[in-house]
Amino acid sequence: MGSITFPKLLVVDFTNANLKPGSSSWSTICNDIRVALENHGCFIALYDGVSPNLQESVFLAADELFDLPIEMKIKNIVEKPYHGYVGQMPIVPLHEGLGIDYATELKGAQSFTDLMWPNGNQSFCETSMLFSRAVAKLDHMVVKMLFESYGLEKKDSDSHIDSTTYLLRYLKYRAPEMNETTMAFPSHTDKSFLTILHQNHISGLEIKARNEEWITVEFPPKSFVVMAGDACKAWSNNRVLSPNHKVTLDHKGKETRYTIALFSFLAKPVKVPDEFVDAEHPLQFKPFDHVDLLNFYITENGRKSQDILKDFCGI
Ligand SMILES: O=C(O)CCC(=O)C(=O)O
Ligand SMILES: [Fe+2]
Repeated sequence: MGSITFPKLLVVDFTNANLKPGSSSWSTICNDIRVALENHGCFIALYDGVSPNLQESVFLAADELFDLPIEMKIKNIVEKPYHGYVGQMPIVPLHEGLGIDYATELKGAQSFTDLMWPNGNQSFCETSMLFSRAVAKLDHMVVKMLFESYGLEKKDSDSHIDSTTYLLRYLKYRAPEMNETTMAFPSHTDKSFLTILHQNHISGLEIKARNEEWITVEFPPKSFVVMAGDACKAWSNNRVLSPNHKVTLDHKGKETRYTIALFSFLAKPVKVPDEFVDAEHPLQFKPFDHVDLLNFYITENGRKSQDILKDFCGI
């Protein structure tokens, strides 16, 4: 039927040429995606919108980027929290990351490239932008399906997509030494609306399901993990789960893990649609500006919070 349930996480096949709005496989997948996002907050997508060449290029681009001297990488300073350079942190010694804001737009990809390579690196700029655009198309499809599955109108998903901006993050995890922690990225929820992850051949992602069980995400080669962030949970009036997740590496592993992650953010207020509110489902969250959720997250109360949406915008 176009989608199969692997041991734990749903795998959705977006490569099916018959997957068109209105078809029976489309309606089945709309429903499957909603159930997966409500139960686990994520699913695995088989998607051929990123060509094998582009997949290869984006990991070569990652090599090139992380090989830059640290003095260059720390220039990736972005006003929005968690958008810029992260690394050299004693509590997460294996991890390093850089971010390109507005990555689907030429000016976003170009200004990041110019900052890292003052003498130019057109292939990096092009690869990052083309990869972001290709993955953003998958994001658009998931948004359309999720809205449709909840009975919302096409104009609502169109307006959501029109107001979405994308952050592309290149994430690196070096293999741990024998005496080092294997915790490569601590448990957290994403602050995005949706996150789409693409990894090289080294796994390590674990997701906490609603029943508190940690699920190791083994995704088929060349696939993508689609995950809901806190903004999606808020928008859905608490129907969708924004799962806790973390990255753990193996002492036996010797190779570097790369993840290329596309995070979506809303440029208009995040607001629960009226359709999600009734006597049985009272409104749980006030409307908010997406960037304010990020800004709250870096305050002392935000960091301490066990339930960030309740503390930030709960009713
Ligand atoms: O590397 C991964 O698989 C996950 C990265 C992640 O969770 C994040 O950057 O928010
Ligand atoms: Fe994350």
